Amino acid sequence: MIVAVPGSKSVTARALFLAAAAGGESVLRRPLLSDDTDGFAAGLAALGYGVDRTDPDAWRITGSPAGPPAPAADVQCRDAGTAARFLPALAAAGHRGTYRFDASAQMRRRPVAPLTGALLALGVDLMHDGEAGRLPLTVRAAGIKGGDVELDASLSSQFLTALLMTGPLTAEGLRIRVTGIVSVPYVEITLAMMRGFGVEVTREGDTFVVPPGGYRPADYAVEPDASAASYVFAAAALAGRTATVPGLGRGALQGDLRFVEVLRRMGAEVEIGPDATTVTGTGRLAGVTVNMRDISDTMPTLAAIAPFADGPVRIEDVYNTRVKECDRLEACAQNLRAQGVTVETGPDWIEIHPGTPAPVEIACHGDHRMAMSFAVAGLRTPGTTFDDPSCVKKTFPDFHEFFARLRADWGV
Ligand SMILES: O=C(O)C1=C[C@@H](OP(=O)(O)O)[C@@H](O)[C@H](O)C1
Ligand SMILES: C=C(OP(=O)(O)O)C(=O)O
Repeated sequence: MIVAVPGSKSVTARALFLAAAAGGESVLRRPLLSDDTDGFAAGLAALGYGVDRTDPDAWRITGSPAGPPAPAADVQCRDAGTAARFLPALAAAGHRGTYRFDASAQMRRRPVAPLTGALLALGVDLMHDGEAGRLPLTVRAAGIKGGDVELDASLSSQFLTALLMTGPLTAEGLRIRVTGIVSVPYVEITLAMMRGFGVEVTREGDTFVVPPGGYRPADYAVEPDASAASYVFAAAALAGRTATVPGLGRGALQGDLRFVEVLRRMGAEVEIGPDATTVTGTGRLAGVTVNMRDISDTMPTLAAIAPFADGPVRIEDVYNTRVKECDRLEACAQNLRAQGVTVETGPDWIEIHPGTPAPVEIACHGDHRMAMSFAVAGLRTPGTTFDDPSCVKKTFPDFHEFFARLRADWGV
């Protein structure tokens, strides 16, 4: 069965940034329509960029290479790591204006200090209005000269993406020496998309060299969201059905498509074609030990279906899942234990033992991935409910309707 999923959150956010930074009009085809990307686009509009979303399938963005056209703005980044990390960096490269950035209670708790530290080191006038190293913060833009800067991106690759995308807007370009990094495939998305808007970043060992000179506008097609597709693939594997997700094939930008390799190791049949990926469940899921450092947004997907494997599932090297929409390692463990499943966790790992999960109300902690992951596992645990089903709006507003249709089509 062909199962289309919405556009990628990560690609939509980057395309919005790059289009705003480019001179002229860019078109974003099939962008993701969700709270994160709505907040990002609304943030750009508040900063004065031209944002025309009349056609939901073709957003038109009028860029401003000199920086935000508005002299002042209050930007609400909501619950989005992308907006909270990318937009202050974009604004900082402007040449005049005062911009304040705030976010949800959880996003206020999530780290931004390595990024704001790098911006301060580059001479940006930036003030944390509350707790040091967190949102809210205020940027007084006066242009960035550029040059050498060090960055620790071991808590979030979004710090590096923000600096990379800002590089071409500086007078001399940036040489970013990276002292630690996580979620590496997201940096590859950034570099590929910067190329799509006319900028070639080069690498010298652990240093990224970003040339000055700005971006050119583009007509950009957003690929489907690979993290969202993980729910479809996991459901196929669990229900013994076949799902083909179009638009995500061998050339896909997103590392999260590699989740299907985990399902393959667990016994599912997987075919990655030139422009689509197909997963067929075989009725069996084997236990597995897997390092998910590169694809940690799919950790909850795997954790939720793990009890149905015939051996332990151990997920390693995912410490950064503790600083996402919630502490995902503990939230997964808490929900699985509530279902009666045996679970152990460590600082950066979780191990889940085979079991028969009991139907409970899942504690979502406001985290879209908690709701979507346990909805998939609910295929085999009828009676599962959620304390906050609408939290899926962050990246997949009609997930529950979508999933109910999929179940009806599969007869499961
Ligand atoms: O750059 C991006 O679009 C993202 C990077 C990843 O975050 P970290 O780099 O913080 O792990 C990922 O979890 C997030 O959903 C989106
Ligand atoms: C971690 C996530 O989002 P972000 O960091 O972009 O808020 C996510 O979507 O799982």
